[in-house]
Amino acid sequence: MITPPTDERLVVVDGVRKTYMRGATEVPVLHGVDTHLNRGEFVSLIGPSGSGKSTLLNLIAGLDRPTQGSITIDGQKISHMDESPLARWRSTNVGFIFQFYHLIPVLTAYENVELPLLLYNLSAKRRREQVLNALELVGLSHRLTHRPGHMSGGEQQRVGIARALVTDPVLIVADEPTGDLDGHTSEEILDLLGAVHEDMKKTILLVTHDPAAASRAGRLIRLDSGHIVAGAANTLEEAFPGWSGATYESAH
Ligand SMILES: Nc1ncnc2c1ncn2[C@@H]1O[C@H](COP(=O)(O)OP(=O)(O)OP(=O)(O)O)[C@@H](O)[C@H]1O
Repeated sequence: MITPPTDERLVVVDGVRKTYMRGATEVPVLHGVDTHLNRGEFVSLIGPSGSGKSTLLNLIAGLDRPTQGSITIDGQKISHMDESPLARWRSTNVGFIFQFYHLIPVLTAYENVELPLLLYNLSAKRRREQVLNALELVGLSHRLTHRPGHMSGGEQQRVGIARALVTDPVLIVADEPTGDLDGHTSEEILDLLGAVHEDMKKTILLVTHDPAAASRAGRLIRLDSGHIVAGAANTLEEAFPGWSGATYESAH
């Protein structure tokens, strides 16, 4: 596929194949994926269990490299970077939100959010401003000294979102961010992600099984057995038959 060099495209995935090795056995997972994310887009990556969603998310976030093909983010071909420049690139360009939060239990909310900034050469004052700002954005200014074990799941995920935002990354990736939360708390977290997209103009890639979460995105990318599902079948109604939630308007 020839990808037009348009600045509108923040993420370009071109002919990506991913094969894992299980012992001596090859496990092909992605079979030539071509896709993109526009700047400022909120995209949901959906598909059956085992279809390769987390694999693709991890490749786009620079946590792993494709077996074949290329991934370009904001003009940088990350698929061909060596491990240590890739780690540096990741820490400045991508904010991660995980299903089980991945907070450090012995650190306070403030310290968890501060962690990614310790890699930067910032003054203590500037660092403090950024941490307080991120925690305020997620509505947790009153929980600065709480440790994860003393916070609810929803509060912990808010800390996770503040940590993802604190470095002001170009791309936010979220892998099942509401998978461990009850319905009401999920809605609150999805509202917060929506605000991160609308108000902060962040580009978000959200992996989810949940149609209510997927419906918050402007566009769906649907995977099936390591292939992108094309065109008309790429809708909430097709992906989640019988789902009767909010009306989904495709932004293709
Ligand atoms: N590190 C690995 N080594 C070997 N196989 C792997 C590895 N990571 C993932 N796989 C396999 O790749 C396939 C796709 O996994 P992946 O986690 O990307 O799917 P998914 O669509 O995110 O699934 P789910 O919705 O269940 O999380 C699965 O068959 C999985 O077992």
